[in-house]
Amino acid sequence: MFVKICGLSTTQDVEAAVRAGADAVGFVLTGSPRRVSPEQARRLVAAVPEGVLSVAVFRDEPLDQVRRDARAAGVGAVQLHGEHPASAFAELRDLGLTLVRATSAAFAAGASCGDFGEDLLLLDSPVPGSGESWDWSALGEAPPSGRWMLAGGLAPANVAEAVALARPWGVDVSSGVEVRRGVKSPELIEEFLRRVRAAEQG
Ligand SMILES: O=C(O)c1ccccc1N[C@@H]1O[C@H](COP(=O)(O)O)[C@@H](O)[C@H]1O
Repeated sequence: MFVKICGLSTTQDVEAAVRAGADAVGFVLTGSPRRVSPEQARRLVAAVPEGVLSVAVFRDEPLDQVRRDARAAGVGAVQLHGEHPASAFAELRDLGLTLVRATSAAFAAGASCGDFGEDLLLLDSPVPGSGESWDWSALGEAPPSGRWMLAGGLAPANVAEAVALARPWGVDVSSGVEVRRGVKSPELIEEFLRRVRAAEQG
């Protein structure tokens, strides 16, 4: 299972996520207590080893800003929250980055990765980064197809249940591995990865 740890703001956060075995790390470049500047993100990206995907998270920014900030940060992927039509993904394609479409699970019915030309689909709670969970079992009967990640209120204590109910390709967490908003815990990151890997076995 693909695991993304999001909202990292220090080199220690990045090292903890990588050490725990994360497949991707996320940097929030939009309004949030976890926000980092493109320059800060670039310094964090420098600590990300090859093979781990670095993701810049945006919400509703104009595409020219997304383009500029993603390039300045030097990330490998762009995650777009908000109301973006399929043309937005086509327009960003020449960046040569992995494109992640983040949408509220409320709009997930019948969704499929690639519908908007994205490389990865992310199903989140209505308020991204809030730590609020939603009814993952609603996806059980007809989960999206393809490479899709589950997010929204995941934490070490509930990720195994969420994976069993929704059967995602990957999971994404921010609030659930923090000691307080915006402050990551290396121990919780490690525990989250441990629970995911155990759920994969069982
Ligand atoms: O983390 C934020 O503050 C944020 C702000 C704006 C858009 C997305 C944001 N984070 C994304 O939210 C989910 C994780 O949420 P949770 O805290 O685990 O419930 C993840 O996709 C982040 O990239």
